[in-house]
Amino acid sequence: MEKKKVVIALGGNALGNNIQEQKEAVAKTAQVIVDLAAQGLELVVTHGNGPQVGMIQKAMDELATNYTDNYMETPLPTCVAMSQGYIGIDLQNAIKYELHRRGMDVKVSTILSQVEVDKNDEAFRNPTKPIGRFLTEEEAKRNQENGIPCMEDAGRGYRVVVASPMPKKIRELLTIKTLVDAGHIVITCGGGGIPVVDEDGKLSGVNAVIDKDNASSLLAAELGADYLIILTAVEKVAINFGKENQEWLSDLTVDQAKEYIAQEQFAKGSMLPKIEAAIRFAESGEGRRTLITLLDKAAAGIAGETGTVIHK
Ligand SMILES: Nc1ncnc2c1ncn2[C@@H]1O[C@H](COP(=O)(O)OP(=O)(O)O)[C@@H](O)[C@H]1O
Ligand SMILES: NC(=O)OP(=O)(O)O
Repeated sequence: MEKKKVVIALGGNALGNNIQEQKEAVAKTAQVIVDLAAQGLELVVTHGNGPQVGMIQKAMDELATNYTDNYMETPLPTCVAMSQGYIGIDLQNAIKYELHRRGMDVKVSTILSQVEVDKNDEAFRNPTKPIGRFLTEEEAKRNQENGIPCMEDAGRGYRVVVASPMPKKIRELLTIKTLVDAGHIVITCGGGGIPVVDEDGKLSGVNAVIDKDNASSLLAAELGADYLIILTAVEKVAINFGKENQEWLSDLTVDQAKEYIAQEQFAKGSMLPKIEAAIRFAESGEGRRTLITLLDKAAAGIAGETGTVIHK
């Protein structure tokens, strides 16, 4: 029997706020991933980088200002590449250790990946992707005055926002496919992929952070996956989120989801891209389903006991 293929997207906010927290978080994440591998699923793991990419950019800017005379801003695609490296390797080692502990012989690989975007994507004129830490209203105001756009992020405070164009093509798709077919658990498309444009065969990075849920949806569709699992900070998707009449959803059809989007039920830069990613995946082929839930609930969600499932 053919193995079921699953793309698991891990939220950037679930990776901790510093190197030590990340090590602890990935150890827990690895247990969930290896539980799924033990069920005989083919796994591809993607991850967010919102908090991390903002932190890297700030750190690089401070380094550049303090330690060189030739100050040069570190481009966002370079920061995304750095985030793919250090998050990927921590995840890879944690998964490998968990497999080893359970006596399972499965290979794990991290693939740095570049994702093409359209340089005319209107997202470049309308930044919506929150990065870095949460800010107070005063800090956000000061940033705005200095030309750094900020937005309120789903009732949790303010954050810097950057352009988040739609992913069009995953450049390393063939490599990823080859490794999955060879039985590897593949970690890839971290932080949505390094955003690039292709100009006559020359790839150049562009200043953006692709939404990892959108990149994961494209990856899942291109790999012909059966399931996209988006693990985040809520057990279920809600309508009237955070209000008195909040209602948790267990099952959502594409048509219902589109209706709720029209009613602006899902916050931009947080839940909206997840729902849009789920819709695109469902529409990319028969029987394709997305589960949105907490990391701890992944197995229960797959068993149909919790989470929100989005399907045609
Ligand atoms: N309608 C909604 N239902 C559930 N959560 C929502 C909704 N709208 C906004 N959210 C927020 O979206 C968050 C998930 O988005 P985000 O933090 O960006 O995800 P990630 O885990 O990928 O970093 C939830 O923790 C919640 O605060
Ligand atoms: N790149 C990205 O989507 O990161 P988050 O999931 O952390 O927002």
